[in-house]
Amino acid sequence: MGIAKKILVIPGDGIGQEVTAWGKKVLEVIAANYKHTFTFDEGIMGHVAIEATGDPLPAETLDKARASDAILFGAIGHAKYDNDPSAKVRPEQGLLKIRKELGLYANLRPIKLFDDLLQASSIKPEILQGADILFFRELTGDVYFGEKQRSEDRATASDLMIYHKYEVERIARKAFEAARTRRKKLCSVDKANVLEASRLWREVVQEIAKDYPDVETEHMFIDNAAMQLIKDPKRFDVVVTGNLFGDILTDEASQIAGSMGMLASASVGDRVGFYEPIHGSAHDIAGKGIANPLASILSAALLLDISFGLKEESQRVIRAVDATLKQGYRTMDIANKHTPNDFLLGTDAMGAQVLKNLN
Ligand SMILES: NC(=O)c1ccc[n+]([C@@H]2O[C@H](COP(=O)([O-])OP(=O)(O)OC[C@H]3O[C@@H](n4cnc5c(N)ncnc54)[C@H](O)[C@@H]3O)[C@@H](O)[C@H]2O)c1
Ligand SMILES: CC(C)[C@H](C(=O)O)[C@@H](O)C(=O)O
Ligand SMILES: [Mg+2]
Repeated sequence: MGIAKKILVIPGDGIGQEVTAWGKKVLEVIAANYKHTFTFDEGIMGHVAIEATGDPLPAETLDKARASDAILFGAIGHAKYDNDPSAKVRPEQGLLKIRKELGLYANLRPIKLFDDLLQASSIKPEILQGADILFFRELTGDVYFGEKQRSEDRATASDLMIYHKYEVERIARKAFEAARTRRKKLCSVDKANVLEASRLWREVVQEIAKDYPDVETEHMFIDNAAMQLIKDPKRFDVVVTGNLFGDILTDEASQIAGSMGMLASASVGDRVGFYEPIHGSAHDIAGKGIANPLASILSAALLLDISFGLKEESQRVIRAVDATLKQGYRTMDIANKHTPNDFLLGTDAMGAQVLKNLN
């Protein structure tokens, strides 16, 4: 018996529009093949929403999100705002608000290299082989949501880095639980040698660790973690960290998986799950039809697994991506000088190839 679910698709801006179409198509094919009924609705967010309504997260989109069983999101952002720090209304506010409103406090960012992409990374293959990391990035606290101030003369600005005990506790528990199902190692990353918010973070993680004696826990400063990640990625299993450090470390970690275009994520918390590539709207390649759709397709795989409990279907999607890479197909971000021209594909051809491998 198939299941019936409502999925909200929010393509957003730039390459978000281009790649999310393929995440959605994959969900449609899975529904057809496994006799599930997925009903899709669409919402606007980011620059496109500002243009249409003046609001980066219109109430209608938030209502639709609340009424759905899962959300597939693309990316937001526009060069216009990046180059205008004084803009009061910005696409990113939409994304931050939906994360907060939906209580999406845990952002899971799995870093796993597909075998055939060993040569795609700028890191040496022998360092990469076997790396498999699961990041838990706290998503609704930290300096992102602390009070922001700007002095009247505009010459001084501050963003408050703030964490409450309960916020650290709930993300830490999720990370420890995940570590139990993996290699039983957890690394908590902070800056407790300098920051009070990090000292609270470390205290709480130390406390929670007592409930997980079977998990080997270590604490690492963010600067060291940034270095160790590239020096020896295999030493990490589960990493738990705050919002800002997690944002930065996972972009860095995308190189372990070959490209930003390969990294999917799942944001979970109080209720509905939200699935998105970790990348942004990529102004430099938007509109050219060359963005890698695999991060969106792999986000769809996470959605099937985490929100719908459809493990076989999720694995089917991952196998189709693996098969596509094994056949030698590459988008430009994961290609190298040995990739024959016929195998260098744009977004749509790459997405279509994955669909073929799903059937
Ligand atoms: N979750 C999000 O929606 C999100 C995440 C990051 C950045 N942004 C926004 O996106 C805009 C651009 O930011 P940025 O350039 O710093 O980061 P970005 O992630 O958009 O791009 C960084 C680099 O990675 C490449 N890249 C990203 N995704 C790719 C893909 N699927 N295929 C191939 N190459 C890919 C880009 O071409 C670029 O060179 C900004 O406005 C930023 O605020 C949004
Ligand atoms: C666009 C921005 C608000 C966002 C973040 O910093 O969380 C992005 O970089 C991400 O990683 O999803
Ligand atoms: Mg980011």
